[in-house]
Parts: sequence; C-alpha cells; structure tokens
Amino acid sequence: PYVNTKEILEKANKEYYAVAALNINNLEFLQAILEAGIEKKSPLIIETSEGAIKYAGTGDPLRGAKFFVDMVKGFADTLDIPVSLHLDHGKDFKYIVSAIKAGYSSVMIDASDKPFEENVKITKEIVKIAHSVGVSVEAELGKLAGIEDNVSSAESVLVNPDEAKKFVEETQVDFLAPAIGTSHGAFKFKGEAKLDYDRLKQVKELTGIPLVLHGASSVVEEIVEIAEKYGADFGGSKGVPSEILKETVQLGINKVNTDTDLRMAFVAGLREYLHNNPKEFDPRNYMKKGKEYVKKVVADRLELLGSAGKA
Ligand SMILES: O=C(COP(=O)(O)O)N(O)CCCCO
Ligand code: NA
Ligand SMILES: [Zn+2]
Repeated sequence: PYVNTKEILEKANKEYYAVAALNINNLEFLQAILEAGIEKKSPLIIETSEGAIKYAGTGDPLRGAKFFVDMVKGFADTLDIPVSLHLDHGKDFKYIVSAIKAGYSSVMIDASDKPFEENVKITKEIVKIAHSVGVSVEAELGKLAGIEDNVSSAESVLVNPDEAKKFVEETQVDFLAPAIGTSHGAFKFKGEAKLDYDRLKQVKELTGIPLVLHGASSVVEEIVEIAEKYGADFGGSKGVPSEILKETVQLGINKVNTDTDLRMAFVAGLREYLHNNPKEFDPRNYMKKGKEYVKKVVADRLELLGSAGKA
C-alpha cells in the first residue's frame, strides 16, 4: 500500500534498521526498485528531486508532481509492501507546495545552507503547511561536501548535536538529516572514507527521531567494472563502504538516500545491452539489462540496511 513516510520510519527507528530512499526520474527505475522490494519483502521510500519533477512535468511543478504521485501510488496500491513518495531536497516553495498538493507522503525542506535561525524559520513554515494535511517533513542540519545538485558547497560543515536538539524541538520536523561527512555524487571523500560517528551518536541521543543519511551511495565495484568494460569512464569514483553504512544504521540512521548507485547500475546495463545487441531498437528490450542491474543493487542494499523482511 501507499503509506506515509513517517509510518515507515517510526517502525525502522523502533527496530533499529534503515529503509532505502531511492531516487527516480522515470518508470523504468521505479519498476526495478519495486521488483527488488517485492522480492525482499521490504518497505520502500521512493523519492524525487525538484529536478525530476521539472523533468517529468516539462517545467510545470504541479504536473510533474502529479505524474509521480499517480505512477507511484498506482503501483503501491496493488502491492503488499509499504511504499511512500518523498520530495528530496525541496528548496523552491513552488515545488514543495506542489508536492504536498499532489499527494506526496513527505517533503524535505533543505534550508541547510542558511544560518541556523533562518533554517528554523523556513522549516517551521513548511512543517505548519505539511502537517496541516498529514504530510511529514525532513530537514537538514550542517552541509554536505561535494556537489549538492546545482550548488557546490566547497567543504562540508558537520552537524552540531546541541543545535540539532534545539532545531528538532523548535521545528517539530519528523526526521532529520545530520551532515556527518558524506557528499552527493560518485566522488566522495578526498582521502580515506570516514564519517563522524560520535556526532551521529550524540544527535540520536539528543533527538531520538528517525535520522537520514544523504550521499549514501557506495559506488558498487562490479557495476563500475561492467560500465567501464563498455566504454564508461568512472575513474576516481568512490562511495561509502558497506561496513561504514552498516555502522551508521547501528548508530541510528533510518533513511538512506541512494541515487548515484542506481544511475551507475542503469547505465552499465544500458551500455552492455546496446554493445551486445546492435540490431535492437525496442526500448522495452534495450532497457532490460539496466533495470536488472538497478534491481540487483537495490536488493543488496535492502539486505544490508536490514529492511528486508520488514514489510
Ligand atoms: O543524498 C542523496 C543520494 O546521494 P548519492 O546517491 O549521490 O550518494 N540524495 O539526496 C539523492 C540526490 C542527490 C544527487 O545524487
Ligand atoms: Na531527502
Ligand atoms: Zn541528498
């Protein structure tokens, strides 16, 4: 069934596992993700960026938001696993309101680049609107390094645990994304992969609410090999190692945002299929391999995060 993200995350919080939040822009990624969730009997959080809504709605936020609600709800209402739809990195009021109006389960208000007091003020406004119609809210404290969609923040600003406690009390957000050293994209960590576990532990103890890890893709070695065998150049790519991901779940992460790993899996399959099937031009065929690899990457992640069997 189509459910509220808060319901999925409250259960995960209680039972100390994490749920994958998986970004989509189209039908094919959704199909692959849902197949993995069905196979693993796992709850799923489907999420779209504002860019995905712009892409699907060819520029009209409400048209794009409705497209994703209809598609995701349409599938979810026929399935036994709980599925929710989340707006990722909401920054533009028009997009956030469109997502709420269209029927998204939850929205992220990302005002993490603003000073603390302004982040609180903006977040409170969104919480008021969202909660009035039963939509749950995610916010971010501290700044991810790397490229955050179209904004590149030079270095990451790690979360201040005391600020996090104050932020949650003042805003009543349902879940929080504390910056602990990850970054978006395929090129994470300058040197060795390292996250600030102490800060994460403190934020969990001080807030007690479901926590979100952004920039959580691992950059799967087998996928990189296949993609590069068929012409991709992913040199220098590096993600969050599985062991580190597992540690963050033990320390209280309950929602794990994953986009890059899905994109790399799909393009690896696409390259492989097109190379091996020069005569093919039916999209239902030439996207099969990409969907297969996305499904595999998601299925493995559901096992790793401990949400398999929790539907
Ligand atoms: O935090 C994440 C996932 O980050 P990634 O999958 O790049 O590690 N997201 O919010 C998904 C969209 C960001 C662009 O990739
Ligand atoms: Na998000
Ligand atoms: Zn993110």
